[in-house]
Amino acid sequence: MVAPDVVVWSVPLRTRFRGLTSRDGVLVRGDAGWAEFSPFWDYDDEESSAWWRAAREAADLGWPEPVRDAVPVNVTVPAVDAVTAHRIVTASGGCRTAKVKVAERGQDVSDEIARLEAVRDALGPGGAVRVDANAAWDVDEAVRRLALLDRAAGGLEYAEQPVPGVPDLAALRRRTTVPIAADESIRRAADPLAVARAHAADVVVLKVQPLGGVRACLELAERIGLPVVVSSALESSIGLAAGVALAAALPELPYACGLATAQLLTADLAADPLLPVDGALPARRPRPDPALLAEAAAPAALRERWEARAAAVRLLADAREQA
Ligand SMILES: O=C(O)CCC(=O)C1=CC=C[C@@H](O)[C@@H]1C(=O)O
Ligand SMILES: [Mg+2]
Repeated sequence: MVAPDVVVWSVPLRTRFRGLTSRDGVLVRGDAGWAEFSPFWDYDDEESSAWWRAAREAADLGWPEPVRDAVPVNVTVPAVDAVTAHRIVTASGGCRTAKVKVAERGQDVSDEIARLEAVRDALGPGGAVRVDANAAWDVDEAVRRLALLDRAAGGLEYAEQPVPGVPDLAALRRRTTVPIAADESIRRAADPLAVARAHAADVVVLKVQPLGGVRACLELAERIGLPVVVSSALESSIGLAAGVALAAALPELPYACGLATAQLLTADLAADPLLPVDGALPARRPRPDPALLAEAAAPAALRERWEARAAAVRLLADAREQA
């Protein structure tokens, strides 16, 4: 039986995103409050130890003081049809930037062009549009695709991880006028600084859990010396609060952050979820609501999977700390 300070939850997504139809994870409690540990299931225990460190930082330490009391956020548009994309943007709570998923399996460029045209129509000419291909293309395909999507979007702010590796990002960057953001090459890399050394990106995406916590992200932002944007790992509002804390503590915040993803969940774990108003989120830390936790309680099999995972990752993280 797990200590009462550990709660396993599962919430359906509004629409398929990242191949998921629901999001599940664990809330843990410490002296500083409740925190979220929710590595995606394709992360092994080794990679998940960074997620665990982020959760323990939030639970035991809390976060650094903010330098701003609200952060601008982008709306996240999954690989949906044009009408749905338009509705998501208009219902976003005033977001002036939209990140649009592209390179979805089973779709083609005509789906993406229609989605981007609808997003641009919903945002108007003053909005910013970015795309995320999650490393799906090779360099030649990315050069071709970005030219088409840049036109369809009425200009792209940047393209996130269009190709897999750092050398490919660097090669693509020399062949396109669309600014490039590195995401997977940062959060799943042994050495994120390789992106800067290779001049492989214009923007660096920071995700608190995969990168080991708010303080680890602040240090990486200082060392990497490139403009940064904060993005979520699809957490509940309990976990999103860490991303907001990072965005609120960064010295510079040149881009709207991918922290409006509570909109992708059909329910939340806080009675006052982090949802955008006038395109921004306040720097605050929602607390879990007992009734919502009960509604989101994971079925026994999933609870046991998470209990085993958390125990294994905790052991690994503790061993690394003592090493
Ligand atoms: O950045 C955003 O707009 C929202 C977060 C987001 O897009 C993602 C969260 C987690 C994993 C991925 O699915 C995706 C990403 O690649 O950034
Ligand atoms: Mg991304």
